[in-house]
Amino acid sequence: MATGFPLAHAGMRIGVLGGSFDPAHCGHVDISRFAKHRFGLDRIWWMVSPGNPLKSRGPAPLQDRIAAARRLLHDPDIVVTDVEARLGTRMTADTIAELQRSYPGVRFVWLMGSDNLVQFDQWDRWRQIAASVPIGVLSRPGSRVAARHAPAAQIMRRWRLPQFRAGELAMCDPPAWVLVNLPMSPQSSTAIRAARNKLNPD
Ligand SMILES: Nc1ncnc2c1ncn2[C@@H]1O[C@H](COP(=O)(O)OP(=O)(O)OP(=O)(O)O)[C@@H](O)[C@H]1O
Ligand SMILES: O=C(O)c1ccc[n+]([C@@H]2O[C@H](COP(=O)([O-])O)[C@@H](O)[C@H]2O)c1
Repeated sequence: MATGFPLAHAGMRIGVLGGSFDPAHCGHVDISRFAKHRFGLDRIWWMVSPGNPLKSRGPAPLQDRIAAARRLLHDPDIVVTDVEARLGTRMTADTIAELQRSYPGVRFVWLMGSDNLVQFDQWDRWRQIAASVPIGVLSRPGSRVAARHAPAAQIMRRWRLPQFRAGELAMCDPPAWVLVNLPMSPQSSTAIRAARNKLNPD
């Protein structure tokens, strides 16, 4: 594995939380810890994306977002990585395929907040993503109910695991997904950016 790629060996279960992390916040930490425990994962990778393909506004520079995320974290099981930029992929379907090719034998689980499940059917090749990796969805204020009724959730409903089987997710062959409830965190990067802009209008 080339320098700069996070280490992982065959058999490891790795939860990948892709995001803009603009900036990272305690909500990311909370859902990562919860996901690690609940889905029986060895590590969580915060995969800081060069940019969300569905968002028109570009985020802060990648290295600044990575540095801020590392400053926030004090947990050796959560790894901040720019692996998506290193792989040169932008769309999650390509990123997952490249990760699985680059790390044979590693069991990846895609993690996302319930807000992302609501619009998951708009992602590029979302059915391919669902067919290639188990998905753990973490409830988020304002989208938990909508997520349950989202188009992608409806289409994938027969592959949904009940919450009590969440611990099996990483070992399930995809498609497999679960929506788990957790003590919800209202934190969001949008709110943090808005507060900063108020303090520093220039
Ligand atoms: N408070 C939260 N509860 C549950 N999931 C969250 C929470 N904050 C972020 N996530 C999830 O973490 C992933 C990365 O989130 P992201 O970096 O976009 O932060 P964000 O707070 O959603 O940012 P923004 O407000 O700019 O959309 C996404 O899957 C998102 O749904
Ligand atoms: O591949 C897509 O079409 C796609 C569309 C929207 C979001 N994503 C990914 O979802 C993750 C969360 O995005 P964001 O902007 O909510 O932080 C991040 O890894 C994005 O690259 C991916």
